[in-house]
Amino acid sequence: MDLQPDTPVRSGPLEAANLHVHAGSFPAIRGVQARFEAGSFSAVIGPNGAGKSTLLRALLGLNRPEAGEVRLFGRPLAHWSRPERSRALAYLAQSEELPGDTRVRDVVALGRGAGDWRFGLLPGRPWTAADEAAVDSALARTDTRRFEARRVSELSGGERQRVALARALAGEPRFLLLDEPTNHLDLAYALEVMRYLRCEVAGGLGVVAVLHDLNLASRADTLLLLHQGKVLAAGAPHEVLTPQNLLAAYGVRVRVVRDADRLLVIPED
Ligand SMILES: Nc1ncnc2c1ncn2[C@@H]1O[C@H](COP(=O)(O)OP(=O)(O)OP(=O)(O)O)[C@@H](O)[C@H]1O
Repeated sequence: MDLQPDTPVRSGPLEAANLHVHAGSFPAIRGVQARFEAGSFSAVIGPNGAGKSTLLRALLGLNRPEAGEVRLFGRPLAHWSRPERSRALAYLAQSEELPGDTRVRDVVALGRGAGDWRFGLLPGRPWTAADEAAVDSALARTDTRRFEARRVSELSGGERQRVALARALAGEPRFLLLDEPTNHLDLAYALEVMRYLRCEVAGGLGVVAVLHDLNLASRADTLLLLHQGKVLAAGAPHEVLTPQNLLAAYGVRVRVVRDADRLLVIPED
Protein backbone atom coordinates (compact mmCIF):
# COMPACT_ATOMS: atom_id res chain seq x y z
CA MET A 1 0.00 0.00 0.00
CA ASP A 2 1.62 3.25 -1.08
CA LEU A 3 -0.59 6.13 0.00
CA GLN A 4 -0.25 9.70 -1.13
CA PRO A 5 1.52 11.94 1.42
CA ASP A 6 -1.66 13.86 2.22
CA THR A 7 -3.82 10.78 2.77
CA PRO A 8 -4.90 10.74 6.42
CA VAL A 9 -3.88 7.47 8.06
CA ARG A 10 -4.34 7.65 11.79
CA SER A 11 -3.40 4.38 13.36
CA GLY A 12 -1.24 1.31 13.03
CA PRO A 13 2.22 0.11 13.95
CA LEU A 14 5.69 1.61 13.68
CA GLU A 15 7.82 -0.84 11.74
CA ALA A 16 11.39 -1.40 10.63
CA ALA A 17 11.46 -3.44 7.44
CA ASN A 18 14.80 -5.05 6.60
CA LEU A 19 16.45 -1.88 7.88
CA HIS A 20 20.14 -1.14 7.29
CA VAL A 21 21.50 2.08 8.80
CA HIS A 22 25.01 3.46 9.04
CA ALA A 23 26.27 5.46 12.00
CA GLY A 24 28.98 7.54 10.39
CA SER A 25 30.55 4.96 8.11
CA PHE A 26 29.83 2.06 10.47
CA PRO A 27 27.01 -0.37 9.57
CA ALA A 28 25.29 -0.08 12.97
CA ILE A 29 21.93 -1.60 11.96
CA ARG A 30 22.12 -4.59 9.66
CA GLY A 31 18.81 -5.96 8.42
CA VAL A 32 16.51 -5.26 11.37
CA GLN A 33 12.91 -6.39 11.19
CA ALA A 34 10.74 -5.04 14.01
CA ARG A 35 7.17 -4.05 14.67
CA PHE A 36 6.04 -1.79 17.51
CA GLU A 37 2.34 -1.52 18.30
CA ALA A 38 0.26 1.38 19.57
CA GLY A 39 -0.93 0.72 23.14
CA SER A 40 2.10 -1.44 23.83
CA PHE A 41 5.33 -0.94 25.80
CA SER A 42 8.33 -2.21 23.87
CA ALA A 43 11.86 -2.20 25.23
CA VAL A 44 14.96 -2.31 23.05
CA ILE A 45 17.83 -4.00 24.88
CA GLY A 46 21.34 -5.14 24.02
CA PRO A 47 24.96 -4.50 24.93
CA ASN A 48 26.81 -1.22 24.36
CA GLY A 49 27.32 -0.60 20.68
CA ALA A 50 24.57 -3.04 19.63
CA GLY A 51 22.85 -0.30 17.59
CA LYS A 52 19.97 0.63 19.91
CA SER A 53 20.31 4.42 19.62
CA THR A 54 20.90 4.17 15.88
CA LEU A 55 17.69 2.16 15.52
CA LEU A 56 15.75 4.70 17.60
CA ARG A 57 17.03 7.55 15.46
CA ALA A 58 16.08 5.69 12.31
CA LEU A 59 12.56 5.06 13.66
CA LEU A 60 12.27 8.81 14.17
CA GLY A 61 13.44 9.51 10.64
CA LEU A 62 16.59 11.26 11.87
CA ASN A 63 18.97 9.18 9.77
CA ARG A 64 18.51 7.83 6.30
CA PRO A 65 18.54 4.04 5.88
CA GLU A 66 21.08 2.50 3.51
CA ALA A 67 18.42 -0.08 2.66
CA GLY A 68 14.97 -1.11 3.84
CA GLU A 69 12.58 1.37 5.36
CA VAL A 70 10.69 2.57 8.40
CA ARG A 71 6.90 2.56 8.11
CA LEU A 72 4.45 4.39 10.32
CA PHE A 73 0.80 3.35 10.08
CA GLY A 74 1.73 1.31 7.02
CA ARG A 75 3.16 4.30 5.14
CA PRO A 76 6.90 4.78 4.54
CA LEU A 77 8.27 7.41 6.91
CA ALA A 78 10.06 9.00 3.98
CA HIS A 79 6.63 9.95 2.58
CA TRP A 80 5.61 11.84 5.69
CA SER A 81 6.15 15.59 5.88
CA ARG A 82 8.33 16.77 8.74
CA PRO A 83 5.42 18.42 10.66
CA GLU A 84 3.25 15.30 10.29
CA ARG A 85 6.09 13.12 11.48
CA SER A 86 6.92 15.27 14.47
CA ARG A 87 3.26 15.29 15.53
CA ALA A 88 3.04 11.52 15.40
CA LEU A 89 6.43 10.64 16.89
CA ALA A 90 7.94 12.12 20.05
CA TYR A 91 11.45 11.56 21.33
CA LEU A 92 12.91 11.76 24.79
CA ALA A 93 16.70 11.70 24.94
CA GLN A 94 18.78 10.41 27.85
CA SER A 95 19.31 13.75 29.53
CA GLU A 96 17.05 16.14 27.76
CA GLU A 97 18.39 19.69 27.44
CA LEU A 98 15.72 21.98 28.87
CA PRO A 99 15.95 25.78 28.99
CA GLY A 100 16.96 26.38 32.62
CA ASP A 101 15.56 29.88 33.08
CA THR A 102 12.16 28.95 31.66
CA ARG A 103 9.11 28.12 33.75
CA VAL A 104 7.92 24.53 33.73
CA ARG A 105 4.56 25.33 32.17
CA ASP A 106 6.21 27.20 29.29
CA VAL A 107 8.60 24.30 28.70
CA VAL A 108 5.68 21.89 28.49
CA ALA A 109 3.92 24.28 26.11
CA LEU A 110 6.91 23.91 23.77
CA GLY A 111 5.56 20.43 23.09
CA ARG A 112 2.57 22.14 21.39
CA GLY A 113 4.81 24.27 19.22
CA ALA A 114 4.43 27.26 21.56
CA GLY A 115 8.09 28.16 21.17
CA ASP A 116 7.40 30.68 18.43
CA TRP A 117 5.12 33.08 20.19
CA ARG A 118 6.36 32.57 23.74
CA PHE A 119 9.91 33.37 22.68
CA GLY A 120 9.13 36.42 20.61
CA LEU A 121 9.18 34.84 17.17
CA LEU A 122 6.39 34.85 14.65
CA PRO A 123 3.67 32.38 15.63
CA GLY A 124 3.40 29.23 13.51
CA ARG A 125 -0.35 29.13 14.19
CA PRO A 126 -2.76 30.58 16.76
CA TRP A 127 -2.69 29.14 20.28
CA THR A 128 -6.00 27.50 21.11
CA ALA A 129 -7.99 26.27 24.11
CA ALA A 130 -7.14 22.73 22.94
CA ASP A 131 -3.43 23.58 23.26
CA GLU A 132 -3.96 24.91 26.78
CA ALA A 133 -5.96 21.80 27.72
CA ALA A 134 -3.25 19.48 26.33
CA VAL A 135 -0.62 21.30 28.41
CA ASP A 136 -2.80 21.02 31.54
CA SER A 137 -3.37 17.34 30.92
CA ALA A 138 0.33 16.57 30.32
CA LEU A 139 1.26 18.43 33.54
CA ALA A 140 -1.36 16.48 35.49
CA ARG A 141 -0.39 13.09 34.06
CA THR A 142 3.27 13.55 35.01
CA ASP A 143 2.52 15.12 38.39
CA THR A 144 4.39 18.29 37.43
CA ARG A 145 1.50 20.75 37.80
CA ARG A 146 2.43 21.48 41.41
CA PHE A 147 5.69 23.09 40.28
CA GLU A 148 4.51 24.47 36.94
CA ALA A 149 5.47 28.04 37.94
CA ARG A 150 9.02 27.12 38.95
CA ARG A 151 11.99 27.48 36.65
CA VAL A 152 13.63 24.35 35.28
CA SER A 153 16.96 25.32 36.91
CA GLU A 154 15.28 24.94 40.31
CA LEU A 155 14.32 21.31 39.75
CA SER A 156 16.06 18.03 40.61
CA GLY A 157 17.21 15.70 37.82
CA GLY A 158 14.23 13.41 38.37
CA GLU A 159 11.77 16.32 38.26
CA ARG A 160 13.36 17.61 35.05
CA GLN A 161 12.96 14.22 33.45
CA ARG A 162 9.24 14.36 34.28
CA VAL A 163 8.98 17.83 32.75
CA ALA A 164 10.69 16.54 29.60
CA LEU A 165 8.17 13.71 29.54
CA ALA A 166 5.29 16.18 29.99
CA ARG A 167 6.62 18.25 27.08
CA ALA A 168 6.72 15.15 24.87
CA LEU A 169 3.20 14.12 25.90
CA ALA A 170 1.76 17.61 25.38
CA GLY A 171 2.15 17.11 21.64
CA GLU A 172 -0.20 14.10 21.86
CA PRO A 173 2.10 11.81 19.87
CA ARG A 174 1.05 8.33 18.75
CA PHE A 175 4.47 6.85 19.58
CA LEU A 176 6.98 7.98 22.17
CA LEU A 177 10.58 6.83 21.70
CA LEU A 178 12.88 7.10 24.69
CA ASP A 179 16.65 6.57 24.88
CA GLU A 180 17.53 5.23 28.32
CA PRO A 181 14.91 7.34 30.12
CA THR A 182 15.83 5.99 33.55
CA ASN A 183 19.59 6.24 33.18
CA HIS A 184 20.35 9.00 35.68
CA LEU A 185 17.41 8.30 37.95
CA ASP A 186 17.36 6.64 41.34
CA LEU A 187 15.25 3.54 41.80
CA ALA A 188 12.16 5.42 42.97
CA TYR A 189 12.23 7.91 40.08
CA ALA A 190 12.98 5.15 37.57
CA LEU A 191 9.93 3.20 38.71
CA GLU A 192 7.87 6.37 38.64
CA VAL A 193 8.80 7.05 35.00
CA MET A 194 7.88 3.46 34.18
CA ARG A 195 4.51 3.94 35.91
CA TYR A 196 3.76 7.15 33.96
CA LEU A 197 4.66 5.39 30.72
CA ARG A 198 2.43 2.45 31.62
CA CYS A 199 -0.53 4.81 32.10
CA GLU A 200 0.10 6.40 28.71
CA VAL A 201 0.30 2.96 27.09
CA ALA A 202 -3.04 2.07 28.66
CA GLY A 203 -4.39 5.20 26.94
CA GLY A 204 -3.17 3.97 23.54
CA LEU A 205 0.34 5.43 23.22
CA GLY A 206 3.01 3.23 21.67
CA VAL A 207 6.18 3.34 23.79
CA VAL A 208 9.57 2.21 22.50
CA ALA A 209 12.25 2.59 25.17
CA VAL A 210 15.93 1.72 25.06
CA LEU A 211 16.64 0.25 28.50
CA HIS A 212 19.89 -1.07 29.97
CA ASP A 213 18.36 -2.37 33.18
CA LEU A 214 17.07 -5.81 32.23
CA ASN A 215 14.92 -6.02 35.34
CA LEU A 216 13.12 -2.84 34.32
CA ALA A 217 12.95 -4.06 30.72
CA SER A 218 11.28 -7.26 31.91
CA ARG A 219 8.20 -5.12 32.73
CA ALA A 220 7.70 -4.27 29.05
CA ASP A 221 5.11 -6.02 26.91
CA THR A 222 7.64 -6.97 24.26
CA LEU A 223 11.42 -6.92 24.00
CA LEU A 224 13.76 -6.52 21.06
CA LEU A 225 17.26 -7.79 21.82
CA LEU A 226 19.89 -6.34 19.50
CA HIS A 227 23.39 -7.68 19.06
CA GLN A 228 25.94 -6.33 16.57
CA GLY A 229 23.24 -4.48 14.67
CA LYS A 230 20.94 -7.48 14.28
CA VAL A 231 17.92 -8.83 16.12
CA LEU A 232 19.09 -11.66 18.33
CA ALA A 233 15.63 -12.25 19.83
CA ALA A 234 12.22 -10.59 19.89
CA GLY A 235 8.98 -11.33 21.69
CA ALA A 236 7.55 -11.49 25.18
CA PRO A 237 10.02 -10.94 28.06
CA HIS A 238 10.09 -14.64 29.00
CA GLU A 239 10.96 -15.55 25.40
CA VAL A 240 13.78 -13.02 25.11
CA LEU A 241 15.27 -12.96 28.59
CA THR A 242 16.71 -16.46 28.56
CA PRO A 243 20.18 -17.41 29.85
CA GLN A 244 21.14 -18.52 26.33
CA ASN A 245 20.13 -15.24 24.67
CA LEU A 246 21.78 -13.12 27.36
CA LEU A 247 24.99 -15.15 27.20
CA ALA A 248 25.05 -14.72 23.43
CA ALA A 249 24.38 -10.97 23.61
CA TYR A 250 26.32 -9.89 26.68
CA GLY A 251 28.78 -12.75 27.19
CA VAL A 252 27.53 -13.05 30.77
CA ARG A 253 26.04 -16.10 32.47
CA VAL A 254 22.80 -15.28 34.21
CA ARG A 255 19.98 -17.00 36.05
CA VAL A 256 16.49 -15.89 35.15
CA VAL A 257 13.99 -16.46 37.93
CA ARG A 258 10.30 -15.80 38.09
CA ASP A 259 9.14 -13.84 41.13
CA ALA A 260 5.35 -13.57 41.24
CA ASP A 261 4.53 -12.18 37.76
CA ARG A 262 8.01 -10.70 37.21
CA LEU A 263 11.25 -11.99 35.75
CA LEU A 264 14.49 -11.30 37.54
CA VAL A 265 17.84 -11.50 35.77
CA ILE A 266 20.66 -12.37 38.17
CA PRO A 267 24.27 -12.41 36.88
CA GLU A 268 26.23 -15.48 37.95
CA ASP A 269 29.68 -14.06 37.27
N1 LIG B 1 29.54 8.55 13.94
C1 LIG B 1 29.93 7.29 14.05
N2 LIG B 1 30.99 6.82 13.36
C2 LIG B 1 31.38 5.54 13.44
N3 LIG B 1 30.78 4.63 14.22
C3 LIG B 1 29.74 5.03 14.95
C4 LIG B 1 29.25 6.37 14.91
N4 LIG B 1 28.20 6.47 15.75
C5 LIG B 1 28.02 5.24 16.28
N5 LIG B 1 28.95 4.39 15.80
C6 LIG B 1 29.07 2.96 16.14
O1 LIG B 1 27.86 2.32 15.83
C7 LIG B 1 27.61 1.28 16.78
C8 LIG B 1 26.20 1.41 17.30
O2 LIG B 1 26.09 2.58 18.08
P1 LIG B 1 24.79 2.91 18.92
O3 LIG B 1 25.05 4.19 19.64
O4 LIG B 1 23.60 2.81 18.07
O5 LIG B 1 24.77 1.70 19.94
P2 LIG B 1 23.96 1.53 21.29
O6 LIG B 1 23.47 0.13 21.30
O7 LIG B 1 22.96 2.60 21.45
O8 LIG B 1 25.12 1.68 22.36
P3 LIG B 1 25.11 2.20 23.88
O9 LIG B 1 24.34 1.18 24.67
O10 LIG B 1 26.56 2.18 24.25
O11 LIG B 1 24.50 3.57 23.91
C9 LIG B 1 28.69 1.40 17.84
O12 LIG B 1 29.65 0.39 17.62
C10 LIG B 1 29.27 2.77 17.63
O13 LIG B 1 30.64 2.83 17.96
